[in-house]
Amino acid sequence: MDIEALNAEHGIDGIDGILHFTKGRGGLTMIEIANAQATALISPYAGQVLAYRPRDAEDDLLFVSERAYFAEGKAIKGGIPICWPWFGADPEAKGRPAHGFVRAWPWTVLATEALADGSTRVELGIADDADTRAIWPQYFNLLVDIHVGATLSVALSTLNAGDRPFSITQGLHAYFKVGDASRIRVKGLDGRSYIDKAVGAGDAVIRQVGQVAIEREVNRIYEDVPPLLSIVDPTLDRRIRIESEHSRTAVVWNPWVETAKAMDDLDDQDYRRFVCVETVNTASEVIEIPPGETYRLAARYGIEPL
Ligand SMILES: O=P(O)(O)OC[C@H]1O[C@H](O)[C@H](O)[C@@H](O)[C@@H]1O
Repeated sequence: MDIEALNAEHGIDGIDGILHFTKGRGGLTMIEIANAQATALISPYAGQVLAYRPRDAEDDLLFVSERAYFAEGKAIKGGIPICWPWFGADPEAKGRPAHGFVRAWPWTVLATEALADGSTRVELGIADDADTRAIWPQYFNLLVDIHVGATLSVALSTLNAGDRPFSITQGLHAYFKVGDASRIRVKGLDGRSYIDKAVGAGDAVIRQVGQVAIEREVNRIYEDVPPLLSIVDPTLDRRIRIESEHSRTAVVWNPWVETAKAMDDLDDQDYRRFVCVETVNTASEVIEIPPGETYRLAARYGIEPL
């Protein structure tokens, strides 16, 4: 659908808020939202939230790399990419992309809505077809429900539309903007075990003591995590709250100097500008979905002053 048709069918222009489709970077279609509570930018290519800022916040919640690719077939580095139907490397080692394929895939706009409380909802989806089944041979209906209000919510629902069970791993790979990664702390993980995926760490299993600090490459899968994590950022003078549903694993990732340099879609200094705290189902948390059933992974993000 072209921009005009999308605006005619799904645009919102009312006292309760504005939602417009525009052509953004790389010619990709974008959804711009402005309501009384917040502004947001969403890419229906990738099903990805790229920006979110509550009206009373000075800075955006999310980081997007200045060097991110905005091109079909490429993942956009930043915002909240959706990793599905596998998180991390191809589980069958068939050379398929890391973190699945839907973060570089066109999603269909299914619905938009201005809600009575002044917030705005967008629903995007992908249903299996011959192209998806060539990559992953399952029948499914994948929906992402994005809610832009005083907080931002993202809920990813997977319906098994086939007649056999299938298994997935998945994640909401949020890149949070921070003032200086070396000064932040991630709270809520004290006492939890993590698998250390950093270069040279050999997947060692380690127990977290206290808050997580970023002083070198951090690439960890935490197990048995509680439903509330937070990022304390003394530079931007704020706390980011991450409330999750149906997720007991979380990834904390910061590439630090060398890994950032090796990534073409990151600036050398970007490791200071973000931290990923990802709401996931991975490692021990492989999700089996019986035929006809739906699994919902969700996160709610908020910003509070310190
Ligand atoms: O560069 P990407 O494919 O977007 O992945 C970025 C990063 O995501 C995750 O958090 C992984 O734990 C990292 O190992 C990976 O490098």
